Amino acid sequence: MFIEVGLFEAGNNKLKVKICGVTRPQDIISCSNLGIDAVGFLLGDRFGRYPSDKLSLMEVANLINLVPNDMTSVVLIKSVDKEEIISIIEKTEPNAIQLQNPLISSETLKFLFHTYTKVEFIKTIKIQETDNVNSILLNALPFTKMVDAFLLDSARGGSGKTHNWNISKEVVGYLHSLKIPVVLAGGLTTNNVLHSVNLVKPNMIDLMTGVSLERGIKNIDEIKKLQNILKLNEL
Ligand SMILES: O=C(O)c1ccccc1NCC(=O)[C@H](O)[C@H](O)COP(=O)(O)O
Repeated sequence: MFIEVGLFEAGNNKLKVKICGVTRPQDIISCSNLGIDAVGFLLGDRFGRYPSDKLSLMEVANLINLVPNDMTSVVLIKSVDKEEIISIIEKTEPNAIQLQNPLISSETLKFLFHTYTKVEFIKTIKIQETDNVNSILLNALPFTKMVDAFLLDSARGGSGKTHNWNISKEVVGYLHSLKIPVVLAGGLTTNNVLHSVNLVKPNMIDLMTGVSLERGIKNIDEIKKLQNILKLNEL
């Protein structure tokens, strides 16, 4: 049974926070206690060289069962295969799917978006050194009618590296004019979160390295600090 949480419901303008690369039940509970809006799970071997934060389908399904109703479960996938993605959705029943592979076709995404209406689809766009606002928008525009949000990340996901936030700022401005929410990711920490959010004005922020003790182990003190900073600044 899918539970509707709705990260990107219209009219809710409060900044949301997603913590990514969660692997442990206790970190899900701590995130929930700290009012985190979403937790992300990395599904499968294609997520780079660290075995400690990559999860099997069964592990993801078991962790999703522990996510409280008021928090959104997000499964990050690299697959672009329609049947494989359907199987992932059916077996793990996430609130949201984050599509990490730029090669996903608009036909596949359109089908998924219109079939799984209770699942939110977030399409990641990675901002490379050579990108500019136009190249990012050219990437995004074919998908605008089949996603719930775009996520703007640095060139290498989960690397702790930031990117040119001036590009993100412009892209967010344009996507907001189309009423499409945007998530900002890439190297966010308690040190730079205020500056990045005030500049880029995303709907949600996504942090991994900056709130981890090591891959797959979350730094709960740092997540607490993050939430305090956002609260103190009325974000
Ligand atoms: O997207 C990837 O390729 C990836 C590879 C290995 C680990 C994680 C990956 N993506 C996860 C994310 O989307 C991160 O949450 C996002 O890049 C932010 O990460 P960080 O810069 O470490 O805060």
